[in-house]
Amino acid sequence: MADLEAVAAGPERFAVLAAETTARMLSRAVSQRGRASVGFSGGSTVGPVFDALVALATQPPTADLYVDWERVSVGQVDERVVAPAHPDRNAAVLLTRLVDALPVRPASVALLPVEDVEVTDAVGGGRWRDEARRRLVQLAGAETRFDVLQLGLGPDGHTASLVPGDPVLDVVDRPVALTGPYQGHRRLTLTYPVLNAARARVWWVVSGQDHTKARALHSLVTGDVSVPAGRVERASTVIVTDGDPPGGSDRT
Ligand SMILES: O=C(O)[C@H](O)[C@@H](O)[C@H](O)[C@H](O)COP(=O)(O)O
Repeated sequence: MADLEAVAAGPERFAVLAAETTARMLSRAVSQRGRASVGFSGGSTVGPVFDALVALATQPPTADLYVDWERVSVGQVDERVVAPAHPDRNAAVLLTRLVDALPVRPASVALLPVEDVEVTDAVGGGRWRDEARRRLVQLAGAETRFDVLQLGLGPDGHTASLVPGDPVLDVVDRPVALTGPYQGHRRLTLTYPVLNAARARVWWVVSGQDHTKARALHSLVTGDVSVPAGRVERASTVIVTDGDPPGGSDRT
């Protein structure tokens, strides 16, 4: 099994290391294909890394870290089914702390269409389903194959909104699925086929002083398929953490 790489930085350097790791992936994709597509997760970890990506873009670029953001398409890994102004909406942080601060073209941004979800919709979809596919194709082509997907990790081992026990874990015939309620909201999430088809994946994992994610991180690193994160493709995958290297190589 191709193994994933783990890099670790102390809490003070985590955001910069995560940003550099991601920028390197995007820079490589643009160099190779002339364009790049990236999907970002939500949660509390991403904001500081978005800030570090913006800071990186304002510094004199070293070749391997330079990202031509005008050639980058930006999408979401998952989104809560809430109103646009709701504080739990992932898109708000993505737009204000990354997209609006970089020369990303507006036509190159496609959010998950949570506004099209009806209360009665099932996992399989409603009118949001076709719109979600259309937006993914716009971002990542007919194969909905992203160049880079940024993933987070929950203490229960979830990633994206692929949460333990939810039927979305078994959806393999479409790129987006609708979860049941989780922490108060239903969510639209990319499914395993899209996560695993991406040309590269980068995990941003902050476990904090209390190591709340240590167990989930161990499951991820060891490929423990009993947790959702353990089922994600490991090749072309880098885990960036704020703590001790989770049983892997480390470079800080
Ligand atoms: O919408 C979401 O909730 C995220 O996509 C989710 O997968 C997140 O990345 C992890 O739960 C980590 O969240 P934190 O960064 O807040 O720890």
